[in-house]
Amino acid sequence: MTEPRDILNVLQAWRDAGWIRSVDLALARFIHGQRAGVDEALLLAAALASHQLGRGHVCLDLPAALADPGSVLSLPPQDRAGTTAEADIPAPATVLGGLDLAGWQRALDDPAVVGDGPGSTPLVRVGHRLYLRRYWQYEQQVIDGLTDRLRDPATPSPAPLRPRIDALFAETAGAGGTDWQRIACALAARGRLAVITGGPGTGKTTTVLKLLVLLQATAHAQGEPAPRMGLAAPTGKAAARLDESIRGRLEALPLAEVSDDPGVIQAGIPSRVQTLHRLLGLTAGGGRPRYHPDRPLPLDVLVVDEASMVDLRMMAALLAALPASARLVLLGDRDQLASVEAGAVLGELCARAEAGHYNDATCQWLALATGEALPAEQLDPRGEPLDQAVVMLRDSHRFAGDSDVGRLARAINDGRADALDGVAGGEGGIDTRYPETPDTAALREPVVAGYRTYLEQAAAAPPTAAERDRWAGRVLAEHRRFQVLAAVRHGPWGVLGLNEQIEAWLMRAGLIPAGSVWYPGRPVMMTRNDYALGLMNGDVGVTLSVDGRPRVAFPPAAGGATVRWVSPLRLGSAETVYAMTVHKSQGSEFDAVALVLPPGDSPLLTRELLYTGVTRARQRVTLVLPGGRRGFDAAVRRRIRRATGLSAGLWRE
Ligand SMILES: Nc1ncnc2c1ncn2[C@@H]1O[C@H](COP(=O)(O)OP(=O)(O)OP(=O)(O)O)[C@@H](O)[C@H]1O
Repeated sequence: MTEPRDILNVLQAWRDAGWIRSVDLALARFIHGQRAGVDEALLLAAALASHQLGRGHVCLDLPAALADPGSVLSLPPQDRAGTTAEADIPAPATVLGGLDLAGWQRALDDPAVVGDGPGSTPLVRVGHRLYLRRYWQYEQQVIDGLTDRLRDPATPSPAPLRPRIDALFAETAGAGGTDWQRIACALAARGRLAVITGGPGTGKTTTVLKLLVLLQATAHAQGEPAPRMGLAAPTGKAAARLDESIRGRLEALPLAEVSDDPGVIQAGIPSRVQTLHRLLGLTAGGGRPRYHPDRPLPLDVLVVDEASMVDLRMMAALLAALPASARLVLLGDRDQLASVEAGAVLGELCARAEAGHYNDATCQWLALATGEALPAEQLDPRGEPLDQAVVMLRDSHRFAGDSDVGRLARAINDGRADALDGVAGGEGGIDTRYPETPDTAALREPVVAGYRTYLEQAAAAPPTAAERDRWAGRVLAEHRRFQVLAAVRHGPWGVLGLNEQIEAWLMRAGLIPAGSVWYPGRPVMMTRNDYALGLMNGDVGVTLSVDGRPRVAFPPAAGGATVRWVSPLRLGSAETVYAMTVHKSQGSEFDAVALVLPPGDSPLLTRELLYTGVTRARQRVTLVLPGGRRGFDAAVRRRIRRATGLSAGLWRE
């Protein structure tokens, strides 16, 4: 590499091959245009740093790029790598092979382009990490916002909490073992930041409802104003699910035992869950949100569910909009796939959750507030401030201990290569199939059986218009019982190929008509936010025939009760969704799923992807592993590592 022009040609070739994006090349060109004589290793680093954002990383990790050059580009799947067209493109290993870490860092030593902190350079380097300035700023905002919340002078007295915690958790008292829900509830009442992680059905919603009651009741008893509370989730689907999950649950709590005025307590707890977009007033065009540091959210407590889907930029906007005095409670499953956009905030906050690391002060406070003694292995006199705010719920109340879905999810999480052994017999909740081609009975049978009932219901229109909403509600509920999930989008085993294949099977089975696009039963998913229609990317509806015309029925919005009917003519961006990617399925659950992997191994197959796919099912999983278990076994061992500096900013160690 000698001339900047050469590297621009290489980047152009990579762009043409789809290995980097146009925007990545444009950044390198922009810097080249602004700065005469700029080092070409800097241009390469700039394009790669930009490219990492599209792949979920917040920055470019320079040593990681040198150690595995192919890992920083979007190379095609291995089976396409050797084609003639691509043989002419300079290989990443060749281009980066001429660099060593010290030399690359020297090339980045250009103060007009690369800063090391606040300033106006397009890039920022912190140690081995190279950022686009905007993302360095988001990361700093998140680190500062969280650190500030952990610096908490006024730990509340545990005494007023204790009797209320006892009343709220009376049902589970003496159940044996540590009651982590009780501990989570108390710790979240202690500081301005709490992070509660747990797998499906471990009681995150239960715990947080009790927390909200505890906070309202304690404030009321002490003659303080009722705390203003908000509930939010990153997507419309996740918000609607939490909405549904909390409905009716508050009434079941012993409100009269925690307050002499249960009506006031109940009135103080929000009954609606909002999307984060709506809560913050984010605009489609990316302008300044409605709420920001100069106009903070009117809230004292904010609970964010499905926080694993919150990306770095959203978290920065959220922390900026939340008043410093407000309590933030993040709920989620740290083992799920991280956000599609850059960042893995929840995962990093929960990196040490398993081992607790609770210090003496926390232990003593918890003993007074809950009567619980923490297990010895969870104690650490050197525990850090963030550790004291994180709790992991460990017992699933959804899956019985011996449920196959629960066992398989745990085995995947533990990275056990033998995860499928002993659960894949088909007797319990897990059925494994190894088809050679997609068009086989092994795949067709469970899929047609899974979709049959809702399609039959969709085809049978109701006798009267008055019945229409209830009928649509039934079809939508039935439709949500089963879903085909795919690991990838392209190819015969990806979402696009499977959707075609499944439509053909359903036609042959007489469940859907041939020759019509908007036929009754066609399930569609929004592929973009449509603010005018109030439909968000990922929302799923089912086409039904209303007075002879197709209408798509979407489930009620969060907080709403009625089915939303939309004419297909108004749906600009929606696609058929017999098969859905695992990524898109986050925040949803089904009784049963068929999880389809592509044949062989692929870097896209990761532990997080398998765990997320399997845990979408409440009862049954059909694993479709074309050609055998190799890809599955390799995926169990492959973890997603996202380059970020959040941990470095949050943990001392
Ligand atoms: N300590 C407990 N003892 C018995 N049942 C419980 C307990 N905690 C929660 N449950 C029940 O387990 C189920 C799942 O609880 P909950 O919805 O609170 O979990 P979650 O972690 O929020 O689940 P999700 O994965 O849906 O987000 C609910 O039916 C709830 O009533």
